[in-house]
Amino acid sequence: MLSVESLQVEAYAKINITLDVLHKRADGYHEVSMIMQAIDLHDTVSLKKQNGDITVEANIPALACDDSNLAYRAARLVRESCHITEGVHIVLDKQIPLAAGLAGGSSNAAAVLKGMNQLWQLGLTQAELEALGASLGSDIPFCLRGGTMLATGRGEILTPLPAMPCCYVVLAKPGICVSTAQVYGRYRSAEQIVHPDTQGVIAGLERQDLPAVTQRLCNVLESVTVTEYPLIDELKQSMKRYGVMNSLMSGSGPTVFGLTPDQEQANYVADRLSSQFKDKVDIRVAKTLARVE
Ligand SMILES: C[C@@](CO)(OP(=O)(O)O)[C@H](O)COP(=O)(O)OP(=O)(O)OC[C@H]1O[C@@H](n2ccc(N)nc2=O)[C@H](O)[C@@H]1O
Ligand SMILES: Nc1ncnc2c1ncn2[C@@H]1O[C@H](COP(=O)(O)OP(=O)(O)O)[C@@H](O)[C@H]1O
Repeated sequence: MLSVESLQVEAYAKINITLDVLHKRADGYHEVSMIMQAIDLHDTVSLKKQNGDITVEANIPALACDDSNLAYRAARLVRESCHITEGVHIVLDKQIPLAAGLAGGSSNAAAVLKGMNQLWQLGLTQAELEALGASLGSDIPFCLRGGTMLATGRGEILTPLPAMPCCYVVLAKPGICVSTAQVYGRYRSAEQIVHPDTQGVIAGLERQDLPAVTQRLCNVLESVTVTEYPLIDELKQSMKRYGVMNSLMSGSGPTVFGLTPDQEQANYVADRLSSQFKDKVDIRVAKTLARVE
């Protein structure tokens, strides 16, 4: 059999339909309960076997390609745990905005784990890939699965949910940087914080009732970021005014997304946001993505 020397993997972004923080754990992480959804916005990760070491290059100069890059770290982990002696050259064609709450880095790591498993025919099972992924980052197991999932624990325990009814996702990423660790660190449970109705969303997914799902978009981490960056709330309100069903901040932010079943409406909202916020905000339109088996 001819051995394959290189391949490409698409690395999809995610949004959080709900995000609840239950409590802080002894290991420093927070116990969460969140509904995660893959979207078709993606980076392309190319892998090529090479003699020597692991090397990474990317189309964005701002992204470090050394051993802080999650793609590099995923390759090193597979190499060490599977005793691979060859190296790999990784090219990241980044389309997912950086540090956005869209799991861009995590999806790259997931793509490297999957890709190296295929390239070297390692025979790692889905559960083994997810365990390797979880050791690098809480969102990586989800990125290895995609579709619509309930994520619990620190985000790595996944329960498949009925697929989200297909809809368009308007994404607005303000030019501000937030650190996931800082956002979790600043989160304080308080009586006035509205928590997601996770079971209500799941019931809506079971009935394929998009309004029941969108009415219940809720992310407790907004209580941290909106206070510091009022632009996040301005984006949410503008999206609703221009006609999305509802809007929310994804993950630890700062990206805001709005959902609509209508592609023309999504493009209209994106155009209006671009005129209103100009270069202060990076605007995209994507689509929800069902799980690929
Ligand atoms: C908030 C979420 C929601 O999907 O996404 P992003 O905003 O990063 O996309 C995730 O929970 C982010 O997951 P991920 O980005 O993989 O985080 P990790 O690398 O595991 O952790 C980064 C840091 O965030 C904090 N952290 C993360 C997850 C968690 N359940 N509790 C935490 O307290 C910890 O301080 C940790 O050191
Ligand atoms: N391959 C990668 N792509 C994007 N970001 C990366 C990558 N590797 C490491 N990072 C770092 O991970 C951090 C989180 O980025 P990212 O995963 O895109 O966002 P988030 O965790 O908010 O969804 C950023 O500070 C970024 O520099």
